[in-house]
Amino acid sequence: MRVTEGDVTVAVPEQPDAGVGDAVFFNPVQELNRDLTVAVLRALEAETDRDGDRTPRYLDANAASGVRGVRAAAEGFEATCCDVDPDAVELARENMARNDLDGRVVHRDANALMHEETFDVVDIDPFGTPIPFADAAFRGATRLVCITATDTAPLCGAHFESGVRHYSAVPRNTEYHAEMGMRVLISALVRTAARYDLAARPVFSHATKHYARTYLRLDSGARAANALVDELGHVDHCEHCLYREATPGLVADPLDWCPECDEAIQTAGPIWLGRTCDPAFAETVREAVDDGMGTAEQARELCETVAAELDEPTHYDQHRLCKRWGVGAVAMDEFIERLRAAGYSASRTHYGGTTFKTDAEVTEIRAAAVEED
Ligand SMILES: C[S@@+](CC[C@H](N)C(=O)[O-])C[C@H]1O[C@@H](n2cnc3c(N)ncnc32)[C@H](O)[C@@H]1O
Repeated sequence: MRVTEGDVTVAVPEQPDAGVGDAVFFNPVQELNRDLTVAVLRALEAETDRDGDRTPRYLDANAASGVRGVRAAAEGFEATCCDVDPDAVELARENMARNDLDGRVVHRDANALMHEETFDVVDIDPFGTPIPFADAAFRGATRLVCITATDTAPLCGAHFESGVRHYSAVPRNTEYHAEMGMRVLISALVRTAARYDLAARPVFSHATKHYARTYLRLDSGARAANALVDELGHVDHCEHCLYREATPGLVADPLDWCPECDEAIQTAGPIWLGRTCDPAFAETVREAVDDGMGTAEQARELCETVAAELDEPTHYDQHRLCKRWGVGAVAMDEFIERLRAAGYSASRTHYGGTTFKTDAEVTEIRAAAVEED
């Protein structure tokens, strides 16, 4: 079948029902991910003074149908599509040609390719965890590494052991599980890059449906890498009353008992405690979204919400809190306004329609924003 995304049309196979089988993979649900990738590439170029400089190089490291590479080529990037599956390589070649684009398509293990060549932008979009590609991606990229992870259960602690194995961190299955997953992922990537004296700072990130996506801007030098390692730390979390406390540092010094309710504490980390996006960059990404994109409205809204998110490493869900406390929920705008009127900072988050971030403690949220029945 033919699929049109943005300025390109690609052929993709019908996908088997249960997602298993030999067909070259294509997930229509990831259109938002791909639209935002194009917007990120445009935002990156908008801040670059090329002045006759060479064309920027983009690697679609796990190409499948090649849709990402084809879209990057249509944006003027010197695109390379790479895949180990010969059927994918053939399809990606056809898709480049179908759009009159001369992007390169290679049948290669992406890890080998990223050790041999360099690209301005490397895009990693594998099945499951991206960690097997992380070392090579930081070797092969000079400006930006884009990473998708679809193994959300290990990342958020629902599959604890595989989360620990893949990400060398302790994830916890908290109420803010998608954000926990994002911060475990970024932590592992920041530490991987730091091993090569590279700072990989997340400039745009979103957790959408069943995947996490992050864009990491690279800066070389031990000092820059050290500065990012300093933004790693731990979160102590109480399942019983939802108290949480973030502590910077690689060495955990966990609380044994919750200071609010005396129940046991769970500690997650090292996780990324810093910002998951640069608000100014997110705004440029929003401006780069165009009406020809199938997910334009959703993409713009996501950029706006992400840019306005408070710089706090965890979030709450108003509906869950109200259910837990046996009180009625109110409209989100009113809820946020109540917190602000009480002197706290508060914002919505992109993790869900009823989620919010605040600098208020959980007991303070209840006192400030909840009307007891
Ligand atoms: C999730 S699909 C990619 C989807 C595609 N990027 C898109 O947006 O539609 C993952 C692809 O990675 C490929 N792959 C797996 N291991 C690889 C490796 N070591 N090097 C390059 N590609 C690999 C698979 O063959 C598969 O086509």
